[in-house]
Amino acid sequence: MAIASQEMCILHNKSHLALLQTDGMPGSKYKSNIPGRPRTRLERLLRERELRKFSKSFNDELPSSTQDSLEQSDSGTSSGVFHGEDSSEPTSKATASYDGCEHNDPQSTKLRLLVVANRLPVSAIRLGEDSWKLDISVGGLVSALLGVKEFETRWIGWAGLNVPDEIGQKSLTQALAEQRCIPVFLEEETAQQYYNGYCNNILWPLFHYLGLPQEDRLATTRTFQSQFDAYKKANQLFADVVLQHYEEGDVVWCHDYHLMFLPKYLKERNRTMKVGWFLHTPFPSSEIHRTLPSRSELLRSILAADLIGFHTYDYGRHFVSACTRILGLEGTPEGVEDQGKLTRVATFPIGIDSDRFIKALELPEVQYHIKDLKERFAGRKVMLGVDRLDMIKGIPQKILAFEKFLEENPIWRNKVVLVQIAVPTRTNVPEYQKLTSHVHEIVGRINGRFGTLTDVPIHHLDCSLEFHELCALYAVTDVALVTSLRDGMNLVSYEFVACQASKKGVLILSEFAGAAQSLGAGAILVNPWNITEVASSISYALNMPADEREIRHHHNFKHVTSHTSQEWAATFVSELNDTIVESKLRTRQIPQPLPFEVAVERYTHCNNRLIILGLNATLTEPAETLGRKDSQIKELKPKLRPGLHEPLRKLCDDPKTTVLVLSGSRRSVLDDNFGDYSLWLAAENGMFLRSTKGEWITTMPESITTEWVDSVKHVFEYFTERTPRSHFEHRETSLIWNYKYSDLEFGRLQARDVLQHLWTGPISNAALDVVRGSRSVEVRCFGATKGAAMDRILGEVVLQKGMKEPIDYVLCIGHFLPKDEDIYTFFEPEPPSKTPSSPQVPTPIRTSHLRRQRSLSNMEQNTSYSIGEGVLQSRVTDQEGPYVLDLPPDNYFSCTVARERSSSRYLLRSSDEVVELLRELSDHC
Ligand SMILES: O=P(O)(O)OC[C@H]1O[C@H](O[C@H]2O[C@H](CO)[C@@H](O)[C@H](O)[C@H]2O)[C@H](O)[C@@H](O)[C@@H]1O
Ligand SMILES: O=c1ccn([C@@H]2O[C@H](COP(=O)(O)OP(=O)(O)O)[C@@H](O)[C@H]2O)c(=O)[nH]1
Repeated sequence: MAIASQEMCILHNKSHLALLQTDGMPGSKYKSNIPGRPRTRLERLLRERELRKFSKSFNDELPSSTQDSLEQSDSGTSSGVFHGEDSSEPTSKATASYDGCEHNDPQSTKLRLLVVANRLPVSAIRLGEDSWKLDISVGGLVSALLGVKEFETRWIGWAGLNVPDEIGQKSLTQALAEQRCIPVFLEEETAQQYYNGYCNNILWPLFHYLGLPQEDRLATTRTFQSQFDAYKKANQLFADVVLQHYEEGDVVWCHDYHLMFLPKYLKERNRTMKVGWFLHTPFPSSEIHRTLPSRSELLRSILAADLIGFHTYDYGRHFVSACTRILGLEGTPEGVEDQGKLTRVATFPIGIDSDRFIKALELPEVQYHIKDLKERFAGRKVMLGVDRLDMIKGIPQKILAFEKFLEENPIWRNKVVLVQIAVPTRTNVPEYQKLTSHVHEIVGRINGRFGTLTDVPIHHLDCSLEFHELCALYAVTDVALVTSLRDGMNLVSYEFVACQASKKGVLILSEFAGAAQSLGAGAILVNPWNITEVASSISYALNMPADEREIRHHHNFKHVTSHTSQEWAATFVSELNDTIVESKLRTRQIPQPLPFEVAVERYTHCNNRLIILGLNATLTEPAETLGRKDSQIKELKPKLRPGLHEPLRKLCDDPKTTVLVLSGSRRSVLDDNFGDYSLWLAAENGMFLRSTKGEWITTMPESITTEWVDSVKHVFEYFTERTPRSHFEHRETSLIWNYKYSDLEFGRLQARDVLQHLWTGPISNAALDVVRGSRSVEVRCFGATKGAAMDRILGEVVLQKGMKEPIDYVLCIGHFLPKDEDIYTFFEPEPPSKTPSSPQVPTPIRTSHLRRQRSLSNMEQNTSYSIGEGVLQSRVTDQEGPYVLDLPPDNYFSCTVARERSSSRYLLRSSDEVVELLRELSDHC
């Protein structure tokens, strides 16, 4: 039996309109087919990117006076280190107070962004009691964030030196305020143990797969514990400063491994603060993270953030798997879920301000340096390495590979030079001191071996370069060599590409740098540990024909110029805002008791009411299991409350009321219990639907498959055998392992292992949802939730009943799993959209492609899910049909049964109360 569905209009509270679509994925009801309005998050992000591009090209056409401001900050003459139109304003416009807090420019409409990072973008050097010199700090994080122009940005960070006296602190605060920076002051010993100790001697090597230092290699006063304590203390001090400067509505963006406790400390003191955290380094495999003594505390603290960002998908995946394996939390495609609270985890690959580099090449001082370098290296190919002198950068490996290349290619010996800029960094950490000597030793040896009276093959500099010099060096380079053993991203590779528009040199790039995932198409990827491979790549790069260089450069140039730091920051902040709006919708609160009189009174005044009822623990009695054998437990059948029969029948027989029982149970269970009533049954979380007067039909989306069932069954069988009194149930669209009658402690332990098997085993890539109940683990097809099924169910009910009027009252009651609580939010008004191009449109929204459902009997005969004749049809989208819902907010009553936290509006304490409520309603039928 194929049922023809008409396209319908859903009038929702006459304002924000939930769109009913039939593709069955969570969140699909937020999609809209209003022209110009983005339908998905991805669509919206893409559109916002377009808008940014548009406004960028618009800005590019601005008069040059406005443009000039962009260049000023390169020479440190603008009012702040942050670029952009507002940084060109004179300092006096934003009144700087000595506490570093600039008061809001009343005309500024930009979002205030508090960037919190260990390092300020400027490093302070004390010249006198109250006078300071500020230099731009070196490092990828600083470079990237300096390119961010869209926000009213303040940077909070450690000044990088000890300032014990009040005069010093005041004057430095004042000097930094002019750069829109706010200092955090750390005492010498705290800084030493926090920055040199816990950050750079423990977390940094661990996150870069270099392992933990031996405890006995730390001095007695500097144990893991003392460094960890200092780390927490420093994070508290950062939190204090953030809170002093925070204004309602600010976005707080915490950066990097230095500040992993910050999200927790901030949220503890202000729950509504918008907090994002971004990691600039790799996040290692959970097997590495497991070795860290404070592994769990750190993970939990980061999870307090609303949004967590990583450079690459792999780092994000490692983080989620650390949370599932170490904390036993649930990893979802969206992030990490802990008792209904979702922390979003996503990938935001950083970029550079490519325009800044491209434009710099035109400047006379850069041209001057280019000319000078060309003369200096005339007749030789230039190879370049630019790195902080850090063990993760693989500098010794790079130099050894270069040595091997010279060894094997004598003809190149006087024709190539390797310029290695090794910027000193973390010089108080012993490992870094050792590395410096080691590198010097190898460079000396090779220069001694291959050098001549006038030339050496390696020009090694232990210092940083000024921006213009660096641009010039990038521009004259033939081959850039990035051999990081691990690197979060590596912006040097991006900067090199940006400066190579005319030369089109070759990039040799470590496959262990995050950048390999974005510049891999144009670069020669190498394993830096394989010296032979790197040496032959050098040879390949130096001999590469011009056309190949051109093609490779083109790929990378396109990427670098279209994925900028501005876009990176804007996407992160926009995503953070979205995450917060969405989480408000999803947040489970302690619901208030249902006001019976109001629910009943509203009911009596409405003409087309819908009552949705769950089954288990909503309409049933608790099962009596004492003394039963395991096999009998499996056979237990749900037993309806005795008092339910009469009120339910009255409600079902009322022509103004539609009753729907919506359950995860099989069809047969619903048939057995409700076959005699005149109502609607939705089995398996809404995948099957039936009016008791008709046959079952399926509302299952076409995309749903069941190949995974066998693998999951094996896992469940294995655990059922090993967990006394547990059992598993095989439904048509899901499998559930239940341990509610087992020993609770043991059941939970086993459940954690079940989850590990499911998340990491053979089905880990299947489109499935692993749903964790309080005493069960369920596996179902991705997106098969009650809320997601609701639009299809409503479509069928309205159509089959031939409803002439929209539904004006909804009562939805259930003891639903958190995953299924999307049924409650389904009927809530949609929040206002913030996309500028999508104004609020207070008009009815129509379902775009409401499908004709295939009858179950049909489907079973054909067994194929393909789109056959009479099975799927969609109507022309702009054709209007009848309204389905016209639901004033006060006529909507969503009630959880006996759950402490829920996204429902109200609470019914037990199924007794459900019966009582139904009785009261039925008295008004
Ligand atoms: O502040 P320092 O201790 O001197 O270190 C400098 C920065 O090093 C790290 O940079 C990382 O961030 C880059 C941008 O995302 C990325 O490209 C690179 O791969 C990373 O190593 C560190 O994460 C920063 O916090 C430091 O400021
Ligand atoms: O003499 C120098 C050498 C490097 N850099 C900058 O330092 C950053 C290095 O970032 P990357 O992501 O490559 O590595 P990180 O040092 O952050 O680990 C790049 O933006 C370089 O332009 C600099 O300003 N001066």
